[in-house]
Amino acid sequence: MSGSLETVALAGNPNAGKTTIFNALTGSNQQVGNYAGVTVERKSGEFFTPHGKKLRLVDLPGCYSLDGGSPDQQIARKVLLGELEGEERPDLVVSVVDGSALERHLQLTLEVIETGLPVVVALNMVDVAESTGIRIDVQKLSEELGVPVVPMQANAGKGLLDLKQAMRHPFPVPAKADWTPEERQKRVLRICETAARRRDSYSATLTDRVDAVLLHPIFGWGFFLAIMFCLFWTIFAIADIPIGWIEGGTEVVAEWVSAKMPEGDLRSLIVDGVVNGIGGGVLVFLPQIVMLFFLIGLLESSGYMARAAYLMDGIMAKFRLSGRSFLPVLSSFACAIPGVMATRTIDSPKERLATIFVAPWMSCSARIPVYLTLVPLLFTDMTSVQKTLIFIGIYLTGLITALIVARLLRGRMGEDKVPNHFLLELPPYRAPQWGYIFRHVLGRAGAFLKNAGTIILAICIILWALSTYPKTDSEDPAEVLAHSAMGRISHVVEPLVKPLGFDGRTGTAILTSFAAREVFVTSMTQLFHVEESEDEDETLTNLQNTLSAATWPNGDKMFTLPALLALLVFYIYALQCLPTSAVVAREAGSWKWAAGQFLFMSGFAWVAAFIVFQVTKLFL
Ligand SMILES: Nc1nc2c(ncn2[C@@H]2O[C@H](COP(=O)(O)OP(=O)(O)OP(=O)(O)O)[C@@H](O)[C@H]2O)c(=O)[nH]1
Ligand SMILES: [Mg+2]
Repeated sequence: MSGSLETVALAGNPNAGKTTIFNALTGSNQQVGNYAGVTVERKSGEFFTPHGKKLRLVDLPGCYSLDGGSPDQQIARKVLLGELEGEERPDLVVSVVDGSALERHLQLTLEVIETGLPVVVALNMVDVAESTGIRIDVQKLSEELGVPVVPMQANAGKGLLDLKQAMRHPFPVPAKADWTPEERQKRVLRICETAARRRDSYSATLTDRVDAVLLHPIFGWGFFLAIMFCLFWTIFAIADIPIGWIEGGTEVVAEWVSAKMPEGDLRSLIVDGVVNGIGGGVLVFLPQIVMLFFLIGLLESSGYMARAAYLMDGIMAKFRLSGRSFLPVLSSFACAIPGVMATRTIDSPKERLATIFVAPWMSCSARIPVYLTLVPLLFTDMTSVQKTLIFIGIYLTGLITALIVARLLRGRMGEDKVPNHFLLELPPYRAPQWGYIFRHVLGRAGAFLKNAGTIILAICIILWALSTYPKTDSEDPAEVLAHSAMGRISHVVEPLVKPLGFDGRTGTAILTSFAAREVFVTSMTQLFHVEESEDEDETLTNLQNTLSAATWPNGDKMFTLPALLALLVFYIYALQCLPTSAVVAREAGSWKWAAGQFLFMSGFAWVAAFIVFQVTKLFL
């Protein structure tokens, strides 16, 4: 018991629907996804029984057996045996099983029953079982197992009330048993024979037929690449419309403030520092980020992500990683933090460390604003298709480097004692859980806005102050900036970034984005002193115009193709995210590891940008 509340734990194989039940009972919005290993931490919430009794519910990561190897799976065992610090042993366990895969799932149910805790079986996914021609005799199953069995379809909210009822009347606990895995297996087979029947005429399911194409060695890859292309293309093609609104809105607000306030520092702070910093530098990127999360949610929820991992398994193996590393790597494209957390599903500690080390090289959503600002400067008059291809190139650069470094790292780490058998289950295709996806995307957008309203706002104000003070009498914006603190910093930074093709101002913008990458655009806007235009040219295009017109003191063009490429490469490789380092330190269990990763990645970024600039300069 925790406090005075009785605790119920949800245990079961991965992808059985535990979190779906958890969300339905507690009204939470924990992550669900149609692949194994979504939940990697225990989460708790509260709910009421029909009689008004308050209970505490704990959602556990999925596991195949109570003596599983990877860190997320050990949590389940520890909680059920009462060995986890800070978590008392639950009073009741709900064993969640997938009714369409009883033979696999009941193994764990038997193990859970053997722990001697009262158990209720949630026989989930009865809809899937039905559609694949499996009939389950709930009464018989309950008799054989000696615990209550409740048929459910959690994603449709069916069976929740019955589950609550059953929790009130668990059967008396059977005598403690200790079976060998073989004995358990035999028993499961016998139970399935008596309690479950498959229609004789078993025909290939829709999932089987679709998989024949999507997992095909040639068509499968073709489809995968097509999906990736569509993903990025949509981000460019559709997001333009809402971006226009945000840019327009920012301008209206800026003009309104300018008209209402007398000229002076305060007006400059609000217009240049806050409105344009947040609106033009951060908010304009919201539509693209929302879109990306929505599309990824769709792929996860439908079951396609697990197929992508399956396809990638062979490639990952060449780099001494398994398909298990693919999902963490994939989540890192949204944000490295959940990606690093998701490595908990990897059994092998060495593979896990290698994956943690390279995960931040996936281009996360915080880099999108930087790319969106720089890519259009590369060539004039690009179509969305060309931009999409460049974007894919940027993402691939990060991914391929990560794989190579992981390979080298694994080579140095030596052999692993833990055999890492890749046990990726392919879930059936499912209709996306729209409600969940929308809530998830809203949550992401909310987090992004909160970030914009707090940390980034603070940085914008600091940046504004640094570029405004100390003041001079000069009217020339360039002189004002040179005299300001920012101008002086940029003077100091210049020698460090000159070999990469940047001047001190770009160097300072890079420096500020070590606080948060999104700040880059705002910093550049202030450092290159983009005038708020009178005509309808928006801030972003304006920044792009200014940058493409910027010159060195001797009149040479500043943002040449080599310099832009070097800048892009720097942002692909640099680890500019303190929260990621903190999570890495926690997950890898050492600050040294996190610090080493930071130094290595930033050093790598500098060297890579240096090489790109110096080499491309020779040819372009
Ligand atoms: N058809 C059907 N789908 C379901 C049912 N319950 C859950 N799902 C889907 O099954 C998938 C997995 O659900 P989750 O709740 O994330 O599973 P989990 O057991 O928490 O998985 P892990 O966290 O990986 O251990 C999701 O796509 C759900 O929408 C059900 O009764 N029927
Ligand atoms: Mg879960």
